[in-house]
Amino acid sequence: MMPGTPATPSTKVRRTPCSTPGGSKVSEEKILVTVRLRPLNRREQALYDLIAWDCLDEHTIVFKNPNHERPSNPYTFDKVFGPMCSTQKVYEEGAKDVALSALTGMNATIFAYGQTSSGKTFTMRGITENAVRDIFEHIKNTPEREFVLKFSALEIYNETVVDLLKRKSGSLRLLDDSEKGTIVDKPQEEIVQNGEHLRHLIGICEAQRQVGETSLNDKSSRSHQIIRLTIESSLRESSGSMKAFGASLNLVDLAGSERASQTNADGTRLKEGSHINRSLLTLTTVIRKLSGGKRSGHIPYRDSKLTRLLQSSLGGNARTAIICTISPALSHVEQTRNTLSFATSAKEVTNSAKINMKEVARLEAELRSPKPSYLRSILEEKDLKIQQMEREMEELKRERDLAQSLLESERKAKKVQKGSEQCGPSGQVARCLSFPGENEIVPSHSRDTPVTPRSRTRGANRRKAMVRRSVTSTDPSMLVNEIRKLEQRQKQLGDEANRALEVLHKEVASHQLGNKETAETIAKLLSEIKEIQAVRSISEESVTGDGANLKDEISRWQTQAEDIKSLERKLENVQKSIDQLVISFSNSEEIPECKAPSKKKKILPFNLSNSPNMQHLIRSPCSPLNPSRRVMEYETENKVPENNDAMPSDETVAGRYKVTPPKSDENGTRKSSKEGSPGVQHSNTVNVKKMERMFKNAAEENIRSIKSYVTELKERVTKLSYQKHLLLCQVIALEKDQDAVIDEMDNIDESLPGTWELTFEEDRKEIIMLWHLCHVSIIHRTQFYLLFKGEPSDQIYMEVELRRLQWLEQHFSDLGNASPALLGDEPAGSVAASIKALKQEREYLAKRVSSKLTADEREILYAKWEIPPGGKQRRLQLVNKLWTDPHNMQNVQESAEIVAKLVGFCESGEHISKEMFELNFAHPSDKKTWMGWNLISNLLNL
Ligand SMILES: Nc1ncnc2c1ncn2[C@@H]1O[C@H](COP(=O)(O)OP(=O)(O)OP(=O)(O)O)[C@@H](O)[C@H]1O
Repeated sequence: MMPGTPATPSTKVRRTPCSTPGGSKVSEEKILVTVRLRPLNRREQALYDLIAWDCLDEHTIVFKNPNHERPSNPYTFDKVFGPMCSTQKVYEEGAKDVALSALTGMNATIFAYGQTSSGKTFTMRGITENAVRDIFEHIKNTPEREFVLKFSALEIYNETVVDLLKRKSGSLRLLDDSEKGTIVDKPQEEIVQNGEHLRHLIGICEAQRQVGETSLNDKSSRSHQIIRLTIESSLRESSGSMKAFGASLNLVDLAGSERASQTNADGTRLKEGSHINRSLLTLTTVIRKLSGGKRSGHIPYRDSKLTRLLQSSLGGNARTAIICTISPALSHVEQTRNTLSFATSAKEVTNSAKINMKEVARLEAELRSPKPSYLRSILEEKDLKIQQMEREMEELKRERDLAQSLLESERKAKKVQKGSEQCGPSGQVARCLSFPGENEIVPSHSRDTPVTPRSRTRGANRRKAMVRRSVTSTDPSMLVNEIRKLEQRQKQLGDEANRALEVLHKEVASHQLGNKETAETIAKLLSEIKEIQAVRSISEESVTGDGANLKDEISRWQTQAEDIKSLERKLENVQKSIDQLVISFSNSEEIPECKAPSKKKKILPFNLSNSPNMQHLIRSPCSPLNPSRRVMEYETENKVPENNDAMPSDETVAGRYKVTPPKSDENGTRKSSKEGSPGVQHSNTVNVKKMERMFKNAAEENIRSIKSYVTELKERVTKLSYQKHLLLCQVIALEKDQDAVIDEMDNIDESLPGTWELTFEEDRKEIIMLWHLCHVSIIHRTQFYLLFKGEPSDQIYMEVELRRLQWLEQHFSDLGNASPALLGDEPAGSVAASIKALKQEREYLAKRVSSKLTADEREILYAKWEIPPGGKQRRLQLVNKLWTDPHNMQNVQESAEIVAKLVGFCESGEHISKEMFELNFAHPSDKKTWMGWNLISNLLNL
């Protein structure tokens, strides 16, 4: 309702009755709507915000028109709770009756609605605590019934439903149930044992909830929270009447409506804010439409998850109470009006709650009902059809919206794609490469931790340090080293190839295997090996450069790209040659056997194990003589002709085949080598043929191995050059980054003072603000301010002061958050005590104005501080103006100077030493008695 709107008429439909838990059976009733006005908070006080609202009576609130032109129209609700009203009272009069309906089988929902920081969480905490207490009280006092309580809790964050008891289960789906409406797909449900257990579960949910800092609220709820208690109750003994019923109590703490401009939201907060606002807008639309009565057409429950989940509570089968929380501050007047307008609509919404009987009881009741059940079922069927059609229409609408948004995002994606295509492939390569130091540069809080002004500066300093570190840690020389390692590897591979081919050459040449063609091939291979070595030696030369200059390194790599290609070509040739060699070996199998004897002697020393290169080959990781190869070789060695006659008599050969046991003749008689020599002569042709075949097989096998080895080598060279390419991209990207970072650092270094000076200024500002918020003694402030001016040794004192103040502020704010039930009298008193002590201190200082300042000095100060001449208590007026504007550094400086004069310590700190500021990191609460900040003035004996 806007100003000028007439006060809400009292409704014709009965409002929620205030009776025993659950009251009697309710058919139709309006939503119970109350408004809670909180006191001005510290932020608002610090900004000298004005109170803009007046509670005229228990039902009426009115805007205090500051211009007093004409009185504003009052707003009327079921109840209006003023700033001094306790949460207990809000519960008793604005929620209890509805909440306890769940104990008698009626669904109930209590929710808090209002602007961010208006007190929703504060209020709902107290309501929940009170409701839990009353529910268990009722259960205790109703022994004839048996109750089962189930607890579940959900959070709607950025339009995703999350289980607060099982956050890891991800987002939960919403399903349509023909009887129950929208239901959540299997949330975790806990059977509640007792009040303590329930409080424990609520505590878990609070801890799990998405909370963040905005400029209006340090602990702003960024999600809607729904705590659901399902209460089933049945009679322990059948009494013939209604036996069992079940209902749910929903306790809903909505996220606050907010203005991005007011909360200074950006990034995550802005995104959250827009989701919050969108769902609250749907809630407002639903309420507005429902308040228009039954003819207001389609109700857009399905437009947000919040309204889908609350559907039965909004115009459906539930009793509902809404507590609208508002800030009294003039600066929030527009938001408050929106809330009151929502509340005005909400009180026109009619719900039709009924007792939810469980199956047995429902059948019994039906039997007694005068309405024939077939008529009822026809009606129900019709209702269902209507509902189904409605759902289908909404589904279609949703699909249309979805299609539209898909179209939109596709359009956007196309645009982005166009953009990225223009960047070119090399840009993409550079982007997808990850640098070890890259992530460090992003401060971790930038993703989700709220950023306070202090953490922002600290973050900036840290960032600067990290930038420095990243420049040195991801030093290009590291990459150059990597490149060097790759070069080394490449060199090794070349060596291995070389060795393998040399071995082959020796074996083949020494045994004169193959024909002329083979010899040519081998010669060709050797010349290729030389060429490979030539390429390598070029690389070696360049590798030996000192490499300190990255740019030279890069250009070297660019010229070497050709060398690598050439190396690949060479290897290709080697492979071809080996192919030919294999072919020629197969042809040589057809060599006439008669030629063999003349070559026999020379063939025999076919001796891989004796090769000087053997050890290298074996050591090499991709040597043809890898373990499997060795098995093959062993097998070949043991393929000695079965006929013992074929055994060579040569010593070396005998030694070489020593693994082969001496064979027996046909009669099984062992023969010595001597004895066997005639046999050798005898079967010479056959043996030589066999031997020759054996050696050919072995050589062929050997060549095949080398061939596959060379193939592997080729693959590795390809991989290496790819890696080099990637490295090159990294180096180039890093070079660019480094240049940019160095520029940035140059700018930082030129324009900003050193880290400590920067931190000192920030810390000092924060300390001044905290002094103000915590009503700290102004003598203490003066002394601290004048003593600590940013020397390096001040750092520890600043840190201690800051910690103490932060603790104190948190302590005061916790007191503010505690529910009245927990508060008692004491804690609220300690804020009041600080304010009182500060007042006394100002009065004390005012008394010293005449004795410590000359008449002239006083007059100058009165004029400067705008104390009207001839006014009452000018001295007190002056002192009351000191240390009142934490944002204005001039005010701070001048206040400190005046107080210093009044208490008689001068700026140089001659009379006091820094050591009197205890370096104690313990929180003040850890000490037995917390004396407050007046302790300092006590120490000064003032
Ligand atoms: N009635 C009240 N009396 C005293 N302090 C209050 C009252 N209501 C709220 N506060 C204080 O105001 C601050 C903000 O309250 P709260 O977090 O409950 O707001 P909110 O509406 O839930 O905000 P958001 O929507 O951002 O979550 C808290 O520090 C709280 O202690």
